[in-house]
Amino acid sequence: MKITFLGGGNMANALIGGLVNKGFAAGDIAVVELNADNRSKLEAAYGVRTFAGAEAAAWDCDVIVLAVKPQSMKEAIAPIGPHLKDQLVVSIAAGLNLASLSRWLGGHRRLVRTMPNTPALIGAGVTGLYALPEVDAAGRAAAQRVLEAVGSAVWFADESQMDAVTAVSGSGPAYVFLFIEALQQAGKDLGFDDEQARRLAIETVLGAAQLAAQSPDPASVLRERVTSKGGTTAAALAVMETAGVKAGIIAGVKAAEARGVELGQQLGAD
Ligand SMILES: NC(=O)C1=CN([C@@H]2O[C@H](COP(=O)(O)OP(=O)(O)OC[C@H]3O[C@@H](n4cnc5c(N)ncnc54)[C@H](OP(=O)(O)O)[C@@H]3O)[C@@H](O)[C@H]2O)C=CC1
Ligand SMILES: O=C(O)[C@@H]1CCC=N1
Repeated sequence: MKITFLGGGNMANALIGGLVNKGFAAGDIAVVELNADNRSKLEAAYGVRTFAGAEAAAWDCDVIVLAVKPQSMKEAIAPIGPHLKDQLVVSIAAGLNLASLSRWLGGHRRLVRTMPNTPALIGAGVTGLYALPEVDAAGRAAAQRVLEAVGSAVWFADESQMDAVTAVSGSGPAYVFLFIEALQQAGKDLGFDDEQARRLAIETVLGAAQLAAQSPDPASVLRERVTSKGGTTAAALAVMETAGVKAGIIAGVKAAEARGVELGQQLGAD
């Protein structure tokens, strides 16, 4: 399967890195990327072919992954239309709905909307996928194969759910990194050096995530097991509750979903 990425930025890097690390042939991956620095980095890091512009040879592939910012998408995909035959087009863009993409691609309907996340770089991503009804089983399998090379894949039957996927797992790593930053900072405030604070914070998050993944019990029960009555965790959680940590996370995720819907409406109006 030959794959061409349109856009070679952060997320394309994570996906390409994950694919190559998984043993996917670098020679079967091409990237159309405007930025010369990004092109050099991609070639050096993964041995993939790159194109500075959207020339015909770039679209001689089975799958095209649209990986530019939603705001750049309409302009960026304009040159692809004339080269489209039966390639499967897989978008990873937040907000943009498939009706807009199909219109901008001259009515192409072999379209899949996906939302991966950056842990794809180490094969630990999770991706939500939605396909237009015109995409056959082989097309769905091809999209799944690309995204499953870098983690797990979850299909959704309704495109409107993709904005929630974006808010929860697409943006989700940023919330976890923010938590790690805060835990590390607290450790440093309490006297650890950088390395001590980093190890304690990251290994705590890793261990807790693995425990949550492997345990039959919900996260709330696992949290209660850490929280001894009148102990240290209870003292921490009381302060966090007053500070609105949990409510803030829930409100933030809902704001992300709303922003996805808004982006889709604004950009789709074009
Ligand atoms: N970052 C993330 O965690 C995730 C991002 N996404 C989605 O992935 C997409 C890309 O995001 P991200 O990787 O963060 O963005 P980046 O800005 O890092 O990457 C986009 C790249 O595309 C290049 N580009 C812009 N216009 C064109 C064009 N016409 N032809 C070729 N290349 C072009 C940009 O170059 P230049 O910088 O010079 O403009 C840039 O290098 C977005 O749609 C986003 O919604 C989805 C899941 C997670
Ligand atoms: O912030 C964004 O818009 C993109 C989509 C999900 C993660 N990053």
